[in-house]
Amino acid sequence: MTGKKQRIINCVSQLPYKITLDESSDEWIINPATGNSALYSSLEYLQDSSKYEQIVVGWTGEINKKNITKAELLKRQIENEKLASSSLNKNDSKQHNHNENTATATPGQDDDKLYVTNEQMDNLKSKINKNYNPVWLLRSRNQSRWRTYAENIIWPLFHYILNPAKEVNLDSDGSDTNNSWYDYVKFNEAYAMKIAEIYQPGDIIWIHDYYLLLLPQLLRMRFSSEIGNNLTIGYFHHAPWPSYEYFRCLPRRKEILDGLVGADRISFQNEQFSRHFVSSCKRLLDSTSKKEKNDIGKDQYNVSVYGGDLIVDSSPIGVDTEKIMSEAFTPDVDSKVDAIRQAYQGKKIIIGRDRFDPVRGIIQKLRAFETFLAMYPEWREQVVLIQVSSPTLNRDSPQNIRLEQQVNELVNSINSQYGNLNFAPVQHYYMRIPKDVYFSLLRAANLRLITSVRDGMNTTALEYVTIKSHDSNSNCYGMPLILSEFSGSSSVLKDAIIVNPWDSVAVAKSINTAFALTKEQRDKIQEKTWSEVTSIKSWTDRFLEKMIQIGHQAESQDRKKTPALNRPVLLENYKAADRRLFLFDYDGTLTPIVKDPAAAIPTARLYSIMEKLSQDPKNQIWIISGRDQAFLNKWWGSKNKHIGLSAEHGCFVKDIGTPEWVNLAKKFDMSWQVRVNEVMEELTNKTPGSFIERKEVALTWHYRATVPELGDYNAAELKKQLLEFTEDFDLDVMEGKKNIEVRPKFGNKGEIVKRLVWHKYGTPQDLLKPLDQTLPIDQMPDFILCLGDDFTDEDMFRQLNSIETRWGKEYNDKRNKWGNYGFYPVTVGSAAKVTVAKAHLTDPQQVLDTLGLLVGNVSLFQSAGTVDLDTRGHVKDSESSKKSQAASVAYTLKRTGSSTSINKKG
Ligand SMILES: O=P(O)(O)OC[C@H]1O[C@H](O[C@H]2O[C@H](CO)[C@@H](O)[C@H](O)[C@H]2O)[C@H](O)[C@@H](O)[C@@H]1O
Ligand SMILES: [Mg+2]
Repeated sequence: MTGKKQRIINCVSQLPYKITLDESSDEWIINPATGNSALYSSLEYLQDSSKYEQIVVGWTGEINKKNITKAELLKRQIENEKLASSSLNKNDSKQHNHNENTATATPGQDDDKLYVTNEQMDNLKSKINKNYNPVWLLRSRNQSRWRTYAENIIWPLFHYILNPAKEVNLDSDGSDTNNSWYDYVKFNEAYAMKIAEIYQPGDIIWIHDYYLLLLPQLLRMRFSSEIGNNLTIGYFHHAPWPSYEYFRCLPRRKEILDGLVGADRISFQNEQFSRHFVSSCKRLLDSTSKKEKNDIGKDQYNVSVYGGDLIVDSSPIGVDTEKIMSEAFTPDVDSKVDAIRQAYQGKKIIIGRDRFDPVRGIIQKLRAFETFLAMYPEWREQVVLIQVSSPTLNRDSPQNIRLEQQVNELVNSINSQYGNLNFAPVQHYYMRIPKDVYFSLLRAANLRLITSVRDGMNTTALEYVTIKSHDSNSNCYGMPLILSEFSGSSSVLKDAIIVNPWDSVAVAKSINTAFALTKEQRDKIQEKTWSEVTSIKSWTDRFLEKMIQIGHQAESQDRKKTPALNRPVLLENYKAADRRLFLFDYDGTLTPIVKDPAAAIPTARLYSIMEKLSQDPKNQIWIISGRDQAFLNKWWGSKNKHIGLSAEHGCFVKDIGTPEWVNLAKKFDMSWQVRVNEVMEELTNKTPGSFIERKEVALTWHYRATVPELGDYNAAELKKQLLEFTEDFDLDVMEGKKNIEVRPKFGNKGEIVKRLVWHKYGTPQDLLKPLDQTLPIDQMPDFILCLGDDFTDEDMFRQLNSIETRWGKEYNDKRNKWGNYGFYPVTVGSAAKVTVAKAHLTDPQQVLDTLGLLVGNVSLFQSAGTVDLDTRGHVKDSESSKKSQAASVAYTLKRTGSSTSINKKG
């Protein structure tokens, strides 16, 4: 490749470091993080790439502290306390946002609290790879809180565990879960902020794994619509994606899908996971999908989320085969292999190495081994199982403590039954081991046994096959692998010995079979499995090549994605405005689409929100619908006098505060109705389940309840027949949502909107009077939220866009602080819907959440939106942000003894 390198913004849940702050020297100690080796080697590979320029964004992880004496700590605390309290207005400290209540940054309150100055932040940045951008989340005493939702709610469920891995104490209102969800949203928002700082047009954003499920959509919200539309976002899911029956148990299932479908491509470890994901989208988001085979013969779905476009596929991750080979075959590892062989001379060695958690199937492995020794007495004292279990961060969770007890019991039982004073057939090591020891175990193994009951890939299987591909003086080549069918790697290593870990007899038999394989048989299997291992380089290249292709396709097709409505900005603008106009479509916007039009009635929640909105004297509310007067009167006119109504797509209007309807179609000849009715009746007779809705002016033929293919076919037929004569009557034949509607051309929803905007705000309407387009801008609305789902609502959006353009010329100096006039034309539906609206909300549920946000019924984080964070990870301008900044200043002063080094950042 010549010229400029393609920039990749690679987002990982944590930078590949373990970071410690040595408080006595103020120095950072940086060590490589453990785990995630495949992902981290992909980062390493990209770092040296000649084709790509990689920018990594990741959380610092929990920052450890080291080496400060108690006396020094106390001294610092006292001094810092004095400085911090003098830097703050004490009265402010009472105004705590409840979401920030754990975020106090006043030094001295807690030994565990971490203080990081701006200089230290800069210092860290200079010590790590220059392209690595830390996401700072310093606002908590408990740094692990950022993991809670991902690790205790999402992770277990994605591994088919319905009980949370860590028991949480729920208040009666579920506030613990709410708090951890809030943290999860904030975690994702912190990334969106950081990316917004570094993004350049043309960048590809690559997001990894379940900590960042909301990030794709948050990014589209964070950027202006022009940039937001053109972002190219890929997401790779490293964990399993469960079947819909499990996924649906997640309380925030819909928010999570909404977050994720902001990506252009979502990729999984295997086809099964991608199928599960597509099925969840179908059931929860009402998406449709088209399956095809991609260029490597794998299933690829073109998913239409509310009619949108998104690619869902699978691209199983690989391992850094070259690095593994170079690290596993060194003289040092050679001698370790010899030592292991020596220790178990004459015995077959089975190696197990897993994270110590319930899904890795350690219990199943021990049971199978026990069964093996019981079934095949000839192997007793001839085989050793060396099981290394690495502790997880959840080591002290009740589940893991229980697991530890069970494992210990099983190990003791096997060793007492089949061992003797000189030999224990199970050697269990509950510890982390260094890489060279791990490699020496893999090399020494006669068999590798992986019995996980659920995992995304299990790259250790790939590492084993890699190591066994090399012949060496330690007879390492081609020793077999027994692999659980529930491990993600079983869909890649199809030629390994695949077992059901729950069937201990079958696993026992497989162990026996594996030991009985001849060298020729083993070599053959090895040749095949080795050919199935992907290197991390080709995995990375393949993923990115496809993303580049997606980016180009988007450009060439001029495919625009409508960004999600930026609700925090909407809220701010709403609060700042004095003359607010709300223009709501009804069906599909305020209520979900249902089979029977008569059943689409307002919910109590909708009434209560509309009541609150309409009681605010700064608000004018209008429902502009295709429904007739009778329907709108029954459900709105008779319930809330403060709402203006427009029926039949602008044919009738009822002003706010009056029961009278004005008929704008009065002068129109209605003789066409007879003919249209005849044609519609004829098609109704041919289409069981269809019916005609007869309104005062318009006629609507509904076919939602018909056999879909017949309904679609006859709808096309009806349209064809109608178009043969409706032109003569100046009629529009419109395709709605499973309906065909005929109405006069003269008016539309856009005409009503025009009238409502060019009108002295808050005064009664005289609908028969011509428009006064000389009105000064400060007599017209300064905030307009217009929501609609249908094609007919595009007239409203178009009208608002054209008024905005006109005002841009005439009132350029009257823009608000966001540089516009407070117009929000918002379509209800997918991001990819063809629309002239500036933003989208996915469905009526989101509409209600958004309106709820304006009237204070829903808090921002429940609704999920972007908020601004400072560089330290606090909500910008919040109490905790100020405190943290003050604490940082205090700490800097204390350290330097001068005010000159205070960095103004943050
Ligand atoms: O402008 P709107 O307020 O969105 O009204 C448009 C049409 O909505 C109704 O039909 C649609 O919604 C029904 C209820 O969910 C559904 O059963 C039907 O299939 C949809 O087409 C209404 O019946 C029409 O009169 C409106 O013109
Ligand atoms: Mg509608």
